[in-house]
Amino acid sequence: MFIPGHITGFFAGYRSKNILKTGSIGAGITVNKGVKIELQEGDGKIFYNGKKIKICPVEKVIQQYKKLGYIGNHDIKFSADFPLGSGLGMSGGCALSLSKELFKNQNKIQNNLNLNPIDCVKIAHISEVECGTGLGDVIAQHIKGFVIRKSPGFPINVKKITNIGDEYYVIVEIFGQKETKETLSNPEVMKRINEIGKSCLNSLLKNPTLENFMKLSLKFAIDSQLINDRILSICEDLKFTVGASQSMLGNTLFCISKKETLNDALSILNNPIVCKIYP
Ligand SMILES: Nc1ncnc2c1ncn2[C@@H]1O[C@H](COP(=O)(O)OP(=O)(O)O)[C@@H](O)[C@H]1O
Ligand SMILES: CC(C)(COP(=O)(O)O)[C@@H](O)C(=O)O
Repeated sequence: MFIPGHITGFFAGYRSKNILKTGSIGAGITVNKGVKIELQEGDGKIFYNGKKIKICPVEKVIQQYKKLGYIGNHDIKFSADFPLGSGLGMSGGCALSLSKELFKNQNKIQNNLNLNPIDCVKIAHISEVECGTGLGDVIAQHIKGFVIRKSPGFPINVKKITNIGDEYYVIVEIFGQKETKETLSNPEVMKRINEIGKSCLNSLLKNPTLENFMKLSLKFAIDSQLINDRILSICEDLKFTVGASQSMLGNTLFCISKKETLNDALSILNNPIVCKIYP
């Protein structure tokens, strides 16, 4: 089971008493690098690229399945292309891959869990929201591709842009970590984010192209003051590409480039990771 990484260009967060309606609107792209999961007999230990760690939304997924009768007799092994906490949706990817894997194996797991396929997406989303590690990644990672999220949470209300062709590369460079929870729990910052995110969404819906997505992502990053000076300066140097901005909510740059500008774009970066859009 593979779940793609997700790059959020811009977003606005919504809180509701109904956790399924808590989430975000916004836009992003999934990429062909992400996270794979493997379950082995065990007692609930979590490994990320061989290291035993705690991932809040993964623990929440386990708790929710236990309430449905799962006995928790697995160790969970994630093999990921990106680190956690880089704004590439790895926390959501881990939660969703586990939820989908437990759903897929439900007949082998002691009780038949009696779930609909969409319930496993809901379980992963609830886990991310409860942990404060994400608002919209899980839905975008379930839909895949260039996804515009028009309503927060469920029922899923998205516009998936499908006519984008295969000529685009997505370049990612990770500069450090940034805990999503810190931003999402800061009301002052969220107020600014939400105003700008909503306006970017309206603009993108009027002209839903990758070029406009990149232009609005950079506008969002600058106006929200989330972008740092180092990433901003590299984004300016990458103006000859389709566009570059900061992947939300991380200390990570992303750039979309056509093949003809790819080598020039890579020459500006130190540790670029080249991906394709995962459709
Ligand atoms: N080494 C680590 N670096 C960053 N997060 C970690 C690490 N180990 C465990 N975690 C957990 O992983 C989750 C990362 O969430 P988040 O910041 O939303 O990441 P992402 O941007 O990949 O979705 C948090 O629950 C955090 O506590
Ligand atoms: C931007 C974010 C709120 C967090 O994304 P990440 O840092 O990758 O967990 C995302 O979930 C979204 O709603 O678009």
